[in-house]
Amino acid sequence: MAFLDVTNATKKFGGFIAINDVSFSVEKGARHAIIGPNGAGKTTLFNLISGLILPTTGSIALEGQRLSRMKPHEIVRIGMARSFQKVNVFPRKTAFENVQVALIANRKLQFNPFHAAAGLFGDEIMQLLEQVRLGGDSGRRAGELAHGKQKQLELAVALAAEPKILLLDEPTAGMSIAETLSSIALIRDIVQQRGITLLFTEHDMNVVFEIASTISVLHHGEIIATGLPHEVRANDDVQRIYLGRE
Ligand SMILES: Nc1ncnc2c1ncn2[C@@H]1O[C@H](COP(=O)(O)OP(=O)(O)OP(=O)(O)O)[C@@H](O)[C@H]1O
Repeated sequence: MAFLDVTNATKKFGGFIAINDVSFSVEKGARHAIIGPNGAGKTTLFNLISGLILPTTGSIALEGQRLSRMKPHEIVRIGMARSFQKVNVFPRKTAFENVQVALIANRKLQFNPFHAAAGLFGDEIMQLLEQVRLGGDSGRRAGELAHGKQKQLELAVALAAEPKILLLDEPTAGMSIAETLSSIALIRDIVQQRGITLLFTEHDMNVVFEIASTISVLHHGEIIATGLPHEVRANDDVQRIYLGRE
């Protein structure tokens, strides 16, 4: 048993097989990247792992606990948090309030906007915002933050769940080069400091090779290679299919 085990997972949409008998494991503490061309099935695989959709067949387990029948919020409670390709924050709430809502939800408190103490979890929220370098933006509305900062806020929201494993779907999508560089450093520091296992998808190969300790390559819904970054880079199939070298 590894930390996260995906075993013979298949997902069909009607007659179309988006994920085809995929098996792979993520080791505790790994920074595991899933790469593959557009439409390879990366987001579908993430949706299966985080419980947004059910596999047609096969199973997914975190520390031996089968996730396939759990609801997404139950999966968060047992230690898995994720972010999405598109920014997913409450735009009219401040950065502070976005993290506060996440903490309230994760601690199972009733959220009553009329009675909620404005300062509830204040220290913890500021610590999380400072960790993602948003300490100075706590009072700004999320929708007014630059794209890179909105992604940092999403990270703080995900961290509010105190995850053991974090799933990031294209964490640097839409970022400028400067934002991408600082985001890579931030993600690496945070997962290392907090001992979080990371599973991520990414188009930008520079980002992949900067962060990943292990890489799996998805092609037409199948895993065609898994290994250390230098092994995957040298793999003939990967070079031919993914990097476009015949
Ligand atoms: N709900 C759905 N119904 C039908 N087909 C779907 C559905 N979701 C995804 N697909 C199809 O499954 C395939 C894999 O899509 P997916 O979004 O998982 O790929 P991806 O690797 O994440 O692509 P990208 O890199 O472009 O985000 C695509 O052909 C897509 O059209």
